[in-house]
Amino acid sequence: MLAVEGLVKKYGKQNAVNDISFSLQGGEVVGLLGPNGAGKSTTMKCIVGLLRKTAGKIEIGGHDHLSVAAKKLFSYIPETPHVYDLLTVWEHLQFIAQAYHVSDWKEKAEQWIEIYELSDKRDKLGRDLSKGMRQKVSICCALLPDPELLFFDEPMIGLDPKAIKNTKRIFNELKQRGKTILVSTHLIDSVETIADRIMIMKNGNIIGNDTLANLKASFDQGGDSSLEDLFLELTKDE
Ligand SMILES: Nc1ncnc2c1ncn2[C@@H]1O[C@H](COP(=O)(O)OP(=O)(O)OP(=O)(O)O)[C@@H](O)[C@H]1O
Repeated sequence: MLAVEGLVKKYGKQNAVNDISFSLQGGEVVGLLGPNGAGKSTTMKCIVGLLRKTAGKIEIGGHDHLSVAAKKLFSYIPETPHVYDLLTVWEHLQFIAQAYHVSDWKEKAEQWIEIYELSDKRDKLGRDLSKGMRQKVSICCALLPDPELLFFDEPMIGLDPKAIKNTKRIFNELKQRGKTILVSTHLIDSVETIADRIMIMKNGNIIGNDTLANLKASFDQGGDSSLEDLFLELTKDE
């Protein structure tokens, strides 16, 4: 579903992403972890085409990632939600529904805004929404087209506890329905139970990429450490 080969991204002379390669099979849920500045957001932004990659090849569903065919397959929830100032919550959903030709969009949109407790905010303009509400609108817009592949960059940031719980439940449902998900997060427990694989980045490199069980087996000194312990061990400075 996703193939990244030799991805390099430089900001000026600084290498933010350092020749990384990885892939996601259809139906896989992969947690992308890493300390601040590791290159997680840059990697996602290059994949979805928001940043121009310096080098490398990226394919989504066998198509070049910048093609329309690829863009039909995925949704992206950025770490900072961007909403349109002059569109209402409902108009955001209408816009996405029309862009992605979503059938029966009104029922689906109603369902998502109800889950994210935005029903009474449907006529509020984007510019008047709180940060958390913007994040919820961003998630609803990403879920509405029911894409095969979802990129979530820090989806829980700014969400209230109920929305975090709902989002975890939705991850599970998406996984059950065979969707492919790459989720970057600092909330390690939010991916520990659902991720088929964990990818850990540091200084622009992938320093771990395996099932949780295998990562534990190769780095654990025999104890029954958590993913958080493993993460701290792998990313500690020498
Ligand atoms: N627009 C930019 N211009 C210059 N350098 C940047 C820019 N955006 C990110 N960087 C640098 O690239 C590196 C990777 O940043 P990135 O935002 O991808 O990390 P991250 O893993 O997503 O971090 P966080 O967990 O803090 O969100 C960092 O060293 C950062 O300072």
